[in-house]
Amino acid sequence: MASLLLRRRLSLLGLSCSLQRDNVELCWVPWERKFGSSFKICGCLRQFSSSSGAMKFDFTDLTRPHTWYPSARKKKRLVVLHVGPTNSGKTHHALKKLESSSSGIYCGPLRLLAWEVAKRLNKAEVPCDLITGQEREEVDGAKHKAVTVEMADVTAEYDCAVIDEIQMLGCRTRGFSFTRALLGISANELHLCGDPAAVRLVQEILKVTGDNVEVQCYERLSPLVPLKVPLGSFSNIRTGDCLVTFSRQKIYRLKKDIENGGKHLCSVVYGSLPPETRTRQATMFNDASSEFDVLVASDAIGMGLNLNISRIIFSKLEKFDGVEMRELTVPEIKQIAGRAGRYGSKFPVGEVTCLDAEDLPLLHSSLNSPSPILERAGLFPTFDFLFMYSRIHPKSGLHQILKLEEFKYMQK
Ligand SMILES: Nc1ncnc2c1ncn2[C@@H]1O[C@H](COP(=O)(O)OP(=O)(O)OP(=O)(O)O)[C@@H](O)[C@H]1O
Repeated sequence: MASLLLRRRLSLLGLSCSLQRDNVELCWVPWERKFGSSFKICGCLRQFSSSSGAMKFDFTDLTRPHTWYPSARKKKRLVVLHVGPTNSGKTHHALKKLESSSSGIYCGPLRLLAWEVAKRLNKAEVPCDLITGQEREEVDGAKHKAVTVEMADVTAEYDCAVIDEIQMLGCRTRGFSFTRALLGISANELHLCGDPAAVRLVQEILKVTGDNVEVQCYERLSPLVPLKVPLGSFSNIRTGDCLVTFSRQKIYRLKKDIENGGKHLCSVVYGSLPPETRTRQATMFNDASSEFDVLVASDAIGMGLNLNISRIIFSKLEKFDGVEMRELTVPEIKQIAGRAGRYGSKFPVGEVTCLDAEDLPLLHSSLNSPSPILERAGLFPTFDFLFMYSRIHPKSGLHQILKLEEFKYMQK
């Protein structure tokens, strides 16, 4: 109850806060959407007096996150939003810019995506490091890096930067890393690729930065056909199929069911596979000469990956998200379905269906619906901020500090 009240009140500060176990999540609510353009809280830099009487920056003021990144604020960045449906060439165009830049960084949501980009750049003779939470592969003379977004260095300077799947800034658990990269990367050009649902939110967030923002829209490059019939039986599986399910146990059960039919061998891809194994499994499936012609995967394949998939088959349209069983969202269904029939792959036309007929109506309606417009981005202070924060308030926890901030705001 107390945390609900806190969440409601803090949303008046332009921040919404929910306290879960020991974690504090902050979500940035765009000011103008919520309060109209006359609401000015973001325009005031609050200060506090230290015991020596000197005025200093108040690190409990979380309402100006763009000021947390001085290096990026020194630049007037050209920010290009590449938006459109899946498989429309957004990332391809952004990566062309990255390839021709004198230095740069690619930030993706998945280790496999960073790996794919590092491979592409190195092949194009642009030396590129691969840096993820699990590995660091440095290449001699590299001025480019492909990283998972959490590893983005916001202190270095780049000529060009790419943030892929920018709509993830609305994600409850990882969104803050995308917001940090969006506000913090110091680059002359910043290319953002993703769903059109993120455009307004990104434009609003960047209004205060002085960056020049452009939007480029794309159309799907090859058709994606939602099938009217379900797979029904594993005997209908064919080369190039990808079965999508949401637990490791189910992945291996489906692999066994398909291989028991004696016609196909399955590669598997899921989030908790060790990086080298995941890469090897994806490569085996993509290799036309390999016997592993069917893929069984989790939604780890859902973002940006270019695999030789002809047909996506959802085993179910619900998953356990760490808290509860829930239906897949429209963006999740579109993202995963979008892996079929990638432009330039062995299968120029993609198909999508479900294992069971009862799931088809939801699949079809989701593919025909636009993704809901994003209204919130994740936000979390930098570690430096938290460190100084605790110095200013040595006796209070973050929860108490936020409560105090709320109280001070209500007194104004
Ligand atoms: N102009 C082009 N020339 C050659 N290949 C292209 C071109 N545009 C896109 N492709 C290829 O088409 C595939 C899909 O492109 P890309 O990954 O850029 O799409 P996307 O819109 O970013 O997709 P998603 O949102 O699903 O990640 C890739 O294999 C890419 O290399």
